[in-house]
Amino acid sequence: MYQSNMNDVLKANTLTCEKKESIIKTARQLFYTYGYDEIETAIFEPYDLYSSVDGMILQDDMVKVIGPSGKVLVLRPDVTIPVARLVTKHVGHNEKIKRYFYIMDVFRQAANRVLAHKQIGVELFGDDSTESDTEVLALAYELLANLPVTHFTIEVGHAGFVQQILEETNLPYSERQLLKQYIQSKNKTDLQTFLIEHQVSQPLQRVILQIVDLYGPPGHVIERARTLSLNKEMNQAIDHLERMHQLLDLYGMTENIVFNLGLINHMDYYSDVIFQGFIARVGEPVLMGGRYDTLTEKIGIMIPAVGFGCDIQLLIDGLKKEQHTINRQEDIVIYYTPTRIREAYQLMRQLRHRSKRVLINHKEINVTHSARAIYLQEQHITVFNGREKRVYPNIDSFLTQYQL
Ligand SMILES: N[C@@H](Cc1c[nH]c[nH+]1)C(=O)O
Repeated sequence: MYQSNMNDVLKANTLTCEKKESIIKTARQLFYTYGYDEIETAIFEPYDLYSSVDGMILQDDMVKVIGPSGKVLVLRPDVTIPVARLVTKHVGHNEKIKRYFYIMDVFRQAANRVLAHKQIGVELFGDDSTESDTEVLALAYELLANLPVTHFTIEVGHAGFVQQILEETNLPYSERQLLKQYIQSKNKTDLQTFLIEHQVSQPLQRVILQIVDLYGPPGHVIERARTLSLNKEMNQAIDHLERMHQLLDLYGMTENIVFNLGLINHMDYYSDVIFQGFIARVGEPVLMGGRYDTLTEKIGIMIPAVGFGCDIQLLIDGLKKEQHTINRQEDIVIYYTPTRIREAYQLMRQLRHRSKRVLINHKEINVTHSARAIYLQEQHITVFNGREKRVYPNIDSFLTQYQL
């Protein structure tokens, strides 16, 4: 019993690794076709990078360590910030667009546990156009579409739209953060109590309560949002989203898109469009992203930037059950009588060079244990494939005649 449980644990572990690899392979291939290059940053980073800028990552969430010179370091708590820092340090204002992707671990701590999440993501620097926003959103869309998940949705919102409303309330920063949480959770009762308690004006209360319902098919949401818009900036945000939707149509990617103007990302650095990706069977966003033009200014020089990050473990959790058998080859097991040991090793090397999974069995000759086996006997070789059995005079004839 214990033995079989152990086996299940080991099998599940291997399977997770295979799924991770397969997701990474899909992502790499996709990012390549969009013209993105891979980038990597250090695991240990100066604590100051994160503590010096307001509203980035909560100090308590970061995993801190003391470096050799006594300096406080953190384990990379986010990827966007260090990638943006690297890029802003090495490019000028007027350089051409830079496109990067990454596969990196992110470390956070919560409830006295250190959590490491592998993230795949992209960042596009040096272009503030709607076309760039749409390119990154399309990439996120195609990534989810290329994975074996039953269903996915991408919710698109606008940080600037929500920000404008928050500013209209004139509440202090900490209260605005709270208000954001209420909008995000879409709990109208709590939201209303909060607005009344904080003496937000009646007309503004009405707008905020309706924002929560600005969710659904893009055309419909845009139409309703226009009736709620309070100023020029909010109108521009709506125009921007409308144009993105038109461009997404050119990509052929509108089907799984939902607009959600009450959408709020957990990172505070977004300035314009934001989005979150959801897949069936996973109760939280697997992907988050958006435009963060003001962040680059805080940590280097002002370069417009947009990107997204995707949590690989969450993706794995949502992969279809039938995906459990990832295209894995059956092992080929080579058996040999002692006099043919040299040829057995030679054959093993030849097959591995042809990318076959090959094991060599030195212990016992029991071909019935393997679905695919090659037995090097004194006078000939016998090849077993399931129920099929064929005999060849030598290795060369086998290699030329047999379709492996
Ligand atoms: N770094 C963000 C995702 C992101 C990448 N680029 C822009 N946003 C996160 O962890 O949620």
